[in-house]
Amino acid sequence: MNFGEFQNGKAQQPLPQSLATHEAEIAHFADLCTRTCNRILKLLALGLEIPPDFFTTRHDPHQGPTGSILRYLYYPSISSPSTATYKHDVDVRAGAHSDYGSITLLFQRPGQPGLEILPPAGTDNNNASSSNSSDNNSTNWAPVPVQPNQQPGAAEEESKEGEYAFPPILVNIGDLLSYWTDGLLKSTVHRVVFPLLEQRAPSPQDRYSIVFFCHPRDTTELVPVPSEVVAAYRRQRQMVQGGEGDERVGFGGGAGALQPGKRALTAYEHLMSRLAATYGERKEA
Ligand SMILES: O=C(O)CCC(=O)C(=O)O
Ligand SMILES: [Fe+2]
Repeated sequence: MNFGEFQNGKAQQPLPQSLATHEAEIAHFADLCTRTCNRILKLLALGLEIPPDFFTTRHDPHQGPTGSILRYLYYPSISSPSTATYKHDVDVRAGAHSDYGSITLLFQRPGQPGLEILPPAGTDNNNASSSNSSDNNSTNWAPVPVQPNQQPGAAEEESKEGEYAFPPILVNIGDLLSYWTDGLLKSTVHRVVFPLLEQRAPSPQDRYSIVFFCHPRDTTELVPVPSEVVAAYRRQRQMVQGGEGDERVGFGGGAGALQPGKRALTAYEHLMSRLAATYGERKEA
């Protein structure tokens, strides 16, 4: 279930009855997500040595529509009738992809693992799973623990003092921020699997997750981020590649590869190009 922006605590779409009674709570949660994203975007701006509000002013939903989306997800376990045709080594819950926006917040529940990331090529991945995930190729997928600090085998309720009862929020960089920063910040390729150990346990778990995809305002022009850190990265990349731009960077070559005289892509256009690349003519997604 996807929720677009809430306005004055109201969804701008019809909600099913079961959710309509919680509309105000969900709107409040979406607002907290927006604020959390803003704090992270400020920290990223500090790291890039640009004015701290460079990103947040461009994401402010009070100044115009953004592409931000709140998503509630449910994945049945392998013991559900809806997964009766499940084939290990073939089926995944969500295929490999990177998210489209600037940053993504992912909320997971204790005891419901399944997220895997594809570490950058050349990364030594000691956690790589070929045995406990449904890896159907030789790629080096790395499982992401829901609670990274938990001792292996410890029951979820037995969290040690000082640990939080709920898992931390997982933050992913999205394609748009990767494009905006010329690939210095990298969007993470990830997928969701049926983790073998957990799904073979006596009571395989369904997975529920909540995702908040944070996007800038639609009209934001993706001009190069005015950051010397990004500029130095771009120069270094160009040296390595002999001056050639790399179209794969942020899907389109990166904001800094803009040809003279051409206008910058807007956030809306970047999103539409990613949707078109994924779904072809089916742009309704
Ligand atoms: O459910 C998850 O853990 C991840 C979902 C996801 O990657 C997405 O909806 O883009
Ligand atoms: Fe995702």
